[in-house]
Amino acid sequence: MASLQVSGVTVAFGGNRALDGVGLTAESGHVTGLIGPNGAGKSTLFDVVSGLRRPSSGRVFLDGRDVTRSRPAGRSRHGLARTFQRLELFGRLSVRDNLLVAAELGPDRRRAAALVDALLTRLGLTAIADSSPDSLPTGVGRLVEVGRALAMRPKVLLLDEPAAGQDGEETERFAALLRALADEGTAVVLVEHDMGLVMSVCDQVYVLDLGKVIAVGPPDLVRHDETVLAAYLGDA
Ligand SMILES: Nc1ncnc2c1ncn2[C@@H]1O[C@H](COP(=O)(O)OP(=O)(O)OP(=O)(O)O)[C@@H](O)[C@H]1O
Repeated sequence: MASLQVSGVTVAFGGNRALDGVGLTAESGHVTGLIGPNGAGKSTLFDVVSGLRRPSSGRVFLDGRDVTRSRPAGRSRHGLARTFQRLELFGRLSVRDNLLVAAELGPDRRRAAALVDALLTRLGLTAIADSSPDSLPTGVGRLVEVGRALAMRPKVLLLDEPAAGQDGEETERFAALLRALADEGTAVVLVEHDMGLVMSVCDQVYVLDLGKVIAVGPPDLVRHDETVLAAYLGDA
């Protein structure tokens, strides 16, 4: 059974259909890419999946359960966590406490402190655990957001441009982390403009353009798809 299934999702802002009958499936153990030119509808789809925006039609299932009408908190109890394109960290809390708040909402709250320490180590954030996220470069801040999402021990992890602001070496380490998370059974959904990262790490890639899925498949197929190339050239 798919960890995340979205079917027929439509969202309109006035006359503009940001999403138009979108379907997407993300499996446990896979990294699923979601790409498309600016304004294609990627963040809006994440908002629908995480319960921040109600679609005018369509359904969202987590582990086979219909959560279309559930609130965001209910969806996180069913194993969903996400990061945001614009950082949404608590600036007054330390990096460690940002993760701790999330871990205490997760399924293993009695082991929250140990879980957070392990995550800080895994993400290479131990040295800055006591810093305020506001003092960090954006790339590191994004990693803290990933850590906060992971502290909830998600089954489905939505990442919105997590590698923006990372240099080449950081992106390589991040790719290895995503593969490891998938190997541990997480369904990872990745919105990312870094095509090198998407193509190297994803099992399956969905391409959105103007609110519609215009291609789905393994990276090698999608990158040579003429409709996809045309959509990106139109964006240039
Ligand atoms: N709150 C809103 N009100 C009105 N229109 C919106 C709103 N949010 C998004 N849109 C529009 O919906 C469409 C999809 O936007 P969305 O942010 O989901 O695209 P995206 O693929 O995430 O883009 P980017 O890669 O630039 O982040 C765009 O046309 C955008 O202008």
